[in-house]
Amino acid sequence: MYGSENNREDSERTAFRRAEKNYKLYYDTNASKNKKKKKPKPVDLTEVLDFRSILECHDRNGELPPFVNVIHDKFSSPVFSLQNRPGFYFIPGALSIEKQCSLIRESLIDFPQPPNRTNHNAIYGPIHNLFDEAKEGKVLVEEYSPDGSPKLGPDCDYQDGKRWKFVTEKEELLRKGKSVPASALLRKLRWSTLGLQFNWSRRNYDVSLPHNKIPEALCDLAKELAKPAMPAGVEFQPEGAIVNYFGLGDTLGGHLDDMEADWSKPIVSLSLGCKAIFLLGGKTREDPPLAMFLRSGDVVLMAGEARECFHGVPRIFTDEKNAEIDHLQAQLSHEDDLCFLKYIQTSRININIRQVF
Ligand SMILES: O=C(O)CCC(=O)C(=O)O
Ligand SMILES: [Fe+2]
Repeated sequence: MYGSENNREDSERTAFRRAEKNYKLYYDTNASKNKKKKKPKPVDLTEVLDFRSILECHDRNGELPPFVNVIHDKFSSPVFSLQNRPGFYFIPGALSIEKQCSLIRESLIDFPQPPNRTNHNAIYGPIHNLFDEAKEGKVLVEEYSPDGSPKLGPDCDYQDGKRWKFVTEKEELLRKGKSVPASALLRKLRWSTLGLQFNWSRRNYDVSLPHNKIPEALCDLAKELAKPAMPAGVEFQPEGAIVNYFGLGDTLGGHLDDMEADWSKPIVSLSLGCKAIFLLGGKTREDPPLAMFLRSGDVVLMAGEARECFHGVPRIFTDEKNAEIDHLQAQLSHEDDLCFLKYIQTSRININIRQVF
């Protein structure tokens, strides 16, 4: 989606592409012919930078790796930076467990609601209440407008005489035509956009699209978290955000986020759910990237020169040992939260917040 696969032959030769392939999920095809038992190929994680261990080391006054600096000013918890990547900041465990849970709930219930757009818009138009409809086992079906009229007015969602709507499984059995279970759509939810809406095909912000402001609590959180990367006295102005949803095997190819006007302003990036590997490269794909773990609650800031660095997510871990979401399991164990727990046990959510102008 970021054009990472555009020039396949070329990209296979770059250091960034090689690192992506190194960490990507592959299955051991030899191990078993039985698909249900397919096993992920083992991957060597010894080179992956672990800011949680660095934080623990810092807390006991240990010696940090020589290329890692810690900055304390302007912020309550330790903020780490990297010597050779000015403008990159890592704040391990910056989000409380309660905050992580409320952001997970919002990312599933509120953030994908129209007028916010999602990857499903292009095919199905705006979809309301996807998470609840999936919970209730509903099915999205295509229906034709009664009189075949192409569009019945601004409040009506018929397009070319058709629209999609949710029905129960029983109702679906009585119908002909295309249908898709809400649960399948939830699993295939890959992104939603908040605030100013990003147009993926034109790769710009389409200010003419209807949009709501970024929710106030998320705005305040981003302003606070952005402080280590902002000049004194200047406040970060969140105007747009992309929410990425990752399931097992999903990746985000190496890319630059270059559609915002002022690169001195940070992108504030929040990680929720299963642990991932993040690759931070250099200004070209030839520069070998640094791999690091991103856990639920970690926050990354990319400002200034770091905004010119290729980055991506080649891997998420959904197995119990590597996902590292025990704290979420405990916090989301109430009956009302089990649906969120079930989703996040095999998923990762990333919210990245931007000042556009
Ligand atoms: O998922 C992440 O941690 C990174 C997301 C990202 O780079 C983006 O959406 O531009
Ligand atoms: Fe990005």
